[in-house]
Amino acid sequence: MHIKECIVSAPGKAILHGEHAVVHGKMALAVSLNLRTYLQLQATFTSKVCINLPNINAFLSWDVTVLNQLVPDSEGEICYLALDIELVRRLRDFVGIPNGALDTRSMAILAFLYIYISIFAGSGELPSLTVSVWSELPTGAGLGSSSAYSVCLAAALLSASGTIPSPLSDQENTARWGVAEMELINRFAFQGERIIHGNPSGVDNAVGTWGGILRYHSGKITPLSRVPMLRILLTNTKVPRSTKVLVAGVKDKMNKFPSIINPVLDSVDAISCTCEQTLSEMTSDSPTPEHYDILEELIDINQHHLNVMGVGHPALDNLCRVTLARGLHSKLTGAGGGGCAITLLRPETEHSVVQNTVQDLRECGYDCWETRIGAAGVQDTTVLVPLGVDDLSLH
Ligand SMILES: Nc1ncnc2c1ncn2[C@@H]1O[C@H](COP(=O)(O)OP(=O)(O)OP(=O)(O)O)[C@@H](O)[C@H]1O
Ligand SMILES: C[C@@](O)(CCO)CC(=O)[O-]
Ligand SMILES: [Mg+2]
Repeated sequence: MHIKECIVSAPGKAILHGEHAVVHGKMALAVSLNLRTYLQLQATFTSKVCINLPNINAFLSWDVTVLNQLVPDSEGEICYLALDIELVRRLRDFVGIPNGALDTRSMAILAFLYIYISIFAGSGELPSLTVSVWSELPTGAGLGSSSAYSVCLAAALLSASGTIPSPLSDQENTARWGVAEMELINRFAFQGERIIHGNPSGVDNAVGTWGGILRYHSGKITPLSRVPMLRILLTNTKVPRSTKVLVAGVKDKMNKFPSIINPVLDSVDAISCTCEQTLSEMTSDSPTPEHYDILEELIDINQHHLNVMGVGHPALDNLCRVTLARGLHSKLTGAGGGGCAITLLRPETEHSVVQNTVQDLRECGYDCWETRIGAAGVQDTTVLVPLGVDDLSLH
């Protein structure tokens, strides 16, 4: 079977407001980051499927003939609107992953095999290929590493199978797909997120696919076309955590104390709405110090709410204290429980204040850097060879 080789990339994300609440039907505001995951897909004649995941130190291969036995009997197309639980079970047995195992390698391998088999099941024959993934994103830190990974897998495998055509090139030698192809990529990526997360809202894979700044509400994606250029400091506390465990923890709290937790989620929804409204006012009028005062207060209130939901961490509390001592406001971003936080920088925030804050945070043992938001969504970067991808094909 002939397959098309490609190199694709997708961005990570930061959630401004609405993490966790968005899983329960509330609104979230999310932005793409200038940190990306890259995937190189090579056709081979070895009758093997190989996956190289250097970020998580996983290098595996399987015989295509063995994988063929896992393809569901119907041989029809697997529905990409819902997760095929029976296929997930079969893949778990095949790779030897016990039910409930949450380790990094198991989740990444399951997501790859699931998307690979579901995309090629209908073609009657699984192809032999090598997939190598390399990322600028920290893994499992709240910046959407799982969604960037799932979006890359979906885009590359759909493109290799010919299910989506080659995208059109722009002047920057990158290429983006049309709306119908992006929707398909997003749907398959969502299945990858379901395997890694358990019960994702879909906001992360939407940002990985579409890029930019998005409003996300119950599956409805609305790109915000006019937003002020926000300056954001990203800090990684380096405290490891699992999105799946944290999302399940919030659900447990909701079940235990619905009358206490539901109003908190409603309040987070109102914070996201107020933030959206403020951002829109900042673009129609000029941004004023009062607008930034509101954005800062929303950040503080939401951080308290996230602590109430049980997804805070002492390292995040410390980070908020350290930045506030310099007059800057922070909240966790993503699933919390450690991982990353965002700090809003005001236009008038002096360079020395930023430098000193970064220094303070680094002294706490955290990684800290200023980021650019609103990067492009999934792209075919076959014509550009990103740093590091050459090395991956050596494994
Ligand atoms: N570069 C990568 N290579 C292989 N697997 C990856 C890579 N990046 C992420 N993953 C998979 O995604 C998992 C991390 O997902 P998780 O959702 O817990 O964190 P995150 O996506 O970084 O944070 P958040 O969901 O809060 O934004 C890893 O355990 C691994 O299975
Ligand atoms: C915690 C969460 O809201 C955001 C993770 O980046 C989970 C999700 O929306 O799937
Ligand atoms: Mg994730």
